[in-house]
Amino acid sequence: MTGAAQPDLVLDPSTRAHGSLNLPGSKSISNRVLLLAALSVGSTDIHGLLDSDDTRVMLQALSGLGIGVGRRKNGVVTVTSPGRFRILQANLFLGNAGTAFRPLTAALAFAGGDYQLSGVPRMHERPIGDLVDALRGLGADIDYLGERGFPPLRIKPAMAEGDSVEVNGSVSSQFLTALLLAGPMLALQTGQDLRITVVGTLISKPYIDITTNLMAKFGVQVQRQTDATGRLVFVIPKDIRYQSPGTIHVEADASSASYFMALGLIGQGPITIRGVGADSIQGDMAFAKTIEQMGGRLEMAPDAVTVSGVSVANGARLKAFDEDFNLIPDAAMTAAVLAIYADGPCTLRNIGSWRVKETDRIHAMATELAKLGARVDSGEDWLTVYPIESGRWRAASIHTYDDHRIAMCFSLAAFGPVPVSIQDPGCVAKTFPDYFSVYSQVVS
Ligand SMILES: O=C(O)C1=C[C@@H](OP(=O)(O)O)[C@@H](O)[C@H](O)C1
Ligand SMILES: C=C(OP(=O)(O)O)C(=O)O
Repeated sequence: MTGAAQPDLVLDPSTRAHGSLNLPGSKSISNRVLLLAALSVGSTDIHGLLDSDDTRVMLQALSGLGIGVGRRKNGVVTVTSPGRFRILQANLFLGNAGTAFRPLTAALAFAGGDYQLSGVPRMHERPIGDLVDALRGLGADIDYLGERGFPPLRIKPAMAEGDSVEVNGSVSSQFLTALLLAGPMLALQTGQDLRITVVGTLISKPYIDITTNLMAKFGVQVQRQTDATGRLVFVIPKDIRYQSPGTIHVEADASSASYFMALGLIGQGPITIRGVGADSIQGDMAFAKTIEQMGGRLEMAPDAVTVSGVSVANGARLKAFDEDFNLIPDAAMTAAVLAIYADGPCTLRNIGSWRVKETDRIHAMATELAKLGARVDSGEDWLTVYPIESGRWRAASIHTYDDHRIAMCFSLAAFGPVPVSIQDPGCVAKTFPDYFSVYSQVVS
């Protein structure tokens, strides 16, 4: 996505992390707000929108669909829309942005146009079959242009029919998010309330709360119910259109905050992270509990968090954990690297979704942590990381698999006694282009 790979970034052993920083906007909120603004009539001023690969592909796609997008000098992005997509034929390139690909697939399925959606090669290995099945069940005409169940896709004009649909929630919560976001368009076409029933165990649940929270800000209240067999049901009322709130603020990214919370924990701190705090709507703020359990001290303000901790470079050890990380799969990667400084083996459970993200993250994490000298055991949906004993550390060159989170969380390994090289550090541009410059402001 980011063009030519940059040279490796060598991080020399560090001992201290402290200071304060402003974090860029949330990827999950940014891409939802962009789509919601595009589906609302009128103009929406978006403050704090993330500027990264994932939001750029969403913005380009919306422009390609006839939505007005303007960026002012103060960084405010204005989306102006007639409430629908005026351009009825387009080829959209969506990089490796799940938050663009999945929601746009649903929003375009009944937009009346002929569209092709593609991404980087890895996006074409990330599943989308459960979403396509659900949309087909509602009358969508969608073809796979490559392998069945995966992008790229061709979407042809279709009218929505029916008032209920089932969607599998066990592979990615983004399929349910996509149906929810497109739901009001569908209910308007059919003239009936839309009932979305989740089958399979819903993973990454807090992301659904982000979706319904933001839909409410755009005037659509989703009802949440449980059916007779205990399945989750979401009901979208008919005859309600999205209404722009006029202005909306995007809070900072809680997954990005996890790296700096971790730095405060291992580099003594205090580190103050501004832009996200107790008032956050992002599930990844729950990572603060992991930081506390591992020995960190936290002060939470409504939109900031301060973390202090210990000095692992001087021999302090973090408390080991054995946790289910299904609710926070992205921040969980940060915990996997922190485990190398723990006082015992650390187990991350219920993280099977890692296998189908930017790379197979269980494989990547196991391989790269082992290069540093850690023993790692793994299974289909779990990982156990054994702390690296002193004398066992090895200088390592970390392969990043074009995965922004591998690059960012391995920067935490620089608090060991050996240099760590991060290959292709520019891959952080997916969600946090300035990560390493912000990192160097607080690490010494
Ligand atoms: O809806 C979202 O904004 C996201 C949901 C999660 O994906 P899964 O639901 O596939 O776990 C998360 O990992 C991803 O980074 C963002
Ligand atoms: C899984 C991720 O991204 P995506 O939104 O592309 O699914 C991620 O950012 O960790």
